Amino acid sequence: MRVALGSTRPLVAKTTLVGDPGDLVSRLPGSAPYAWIRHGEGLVAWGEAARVTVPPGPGRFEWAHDWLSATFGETDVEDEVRAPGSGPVAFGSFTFDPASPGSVLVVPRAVLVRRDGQAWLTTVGEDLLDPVLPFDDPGRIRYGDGSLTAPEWEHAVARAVRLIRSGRLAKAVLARDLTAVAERPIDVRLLLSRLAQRFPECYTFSCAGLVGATPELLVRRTGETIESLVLAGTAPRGTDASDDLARGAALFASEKDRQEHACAVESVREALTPLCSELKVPEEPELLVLPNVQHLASPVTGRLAAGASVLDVVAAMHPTAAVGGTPTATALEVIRELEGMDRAGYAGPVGWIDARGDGEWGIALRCAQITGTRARLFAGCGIMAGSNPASELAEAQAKLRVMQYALEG
Ligand SMILES: C=C(O[C@@H]1C=C(C(=O)O)C=C[C@H]1O)C(=O)O
Repeated sequence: MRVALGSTRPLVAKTTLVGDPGDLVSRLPGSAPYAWIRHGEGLVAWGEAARVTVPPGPGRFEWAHDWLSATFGETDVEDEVRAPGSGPVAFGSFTFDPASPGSVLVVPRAVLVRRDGQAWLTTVGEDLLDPVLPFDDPGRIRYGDGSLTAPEWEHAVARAVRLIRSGRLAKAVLARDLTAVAERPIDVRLLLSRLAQRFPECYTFSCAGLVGATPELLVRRTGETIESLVLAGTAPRGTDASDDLARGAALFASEKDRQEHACAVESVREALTPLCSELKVPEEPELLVLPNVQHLASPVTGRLAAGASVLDVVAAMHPTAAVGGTPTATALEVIRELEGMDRAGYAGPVGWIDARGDGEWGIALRCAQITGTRARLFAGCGIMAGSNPASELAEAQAKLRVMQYALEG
């Protein structure tokens, strides 16, 4: 496959070790930043050496795989680091629904990485210096309903509960969107900076205007090893330490949440089993406590049997029952029927991949799509037979607050 890179010469990617870059977000020049940051480490990137819109359809991950092979294959690499994330890297965001347009892959012109006490910079093509300008404040934010008002969404949840009780499916994850309009253009770097500071445990990401801080790692591939963090089952944070513990304990003991979690874990086990020679799935979940909510969490690890890239693993896993439901096909029908919106990149895979096939991909949650002065915020909840529409609405509001905080500070 030939790929038009806007140049007849092959691209040249150069990776060199650099001194401690300090705060990664503060190194981003103004426009179109890319990011994947957790606990201050990770990748930030800017510029576009190559970019493609992935055509929608069931074969989109294979198409993306071919494009990446061709693009990386045509790149001359000088890499003194040779670690995951060195050499040329592509960032990507895939829409939740394979039929929706808008999935993109971008090979940035510059990628700055900090990991395990080392830092390096990869430049692809021309090594232009970009000035780092101060962050812009978006000013006052006005919110509006997305496709459904809060009462309409509660009504959709009640309909999903009826479908589940009728036996059509076991779980469906329903989401809602909220619109936001700012006085001035939204500077994605400011959102990244706030998110990375307030949610260090989460993956703060940015790719093609989709910005958020997700706690859910779909998959990390480091050589043969893969890791995933499955989340499902949510409780609010308490008002003080003992209330917090009590709510965490109640979540842990809740039959409804444990079943909701089990659906998500099973979907991951099913997707990974054919790819792995070894797979470890914990028998019991643990609690993941975040500043706004707490979740049931299952860290899964595995060893890949054959040379699947991180994107091959993403293709096999998406959509897990943490964002789709059980059984998957029925849940997707119900989601299309009841949500009344296109999820776009929300709940889709977002992350990065290098030329070796290593990389990290999250599920795009606690996020917003940013366009100029506008943002579209998303949040959803797993609906089970025992779900209560008002509590699910409160849970969705708590999840939406992540991006409201990012916009308002
Ligand atoms: C769907 C979202 O989150 C997912 C749903 C959860 C739940 O219903 O308990 C928990 C974590 C995520 O897997 C979201 O944040 O929008």
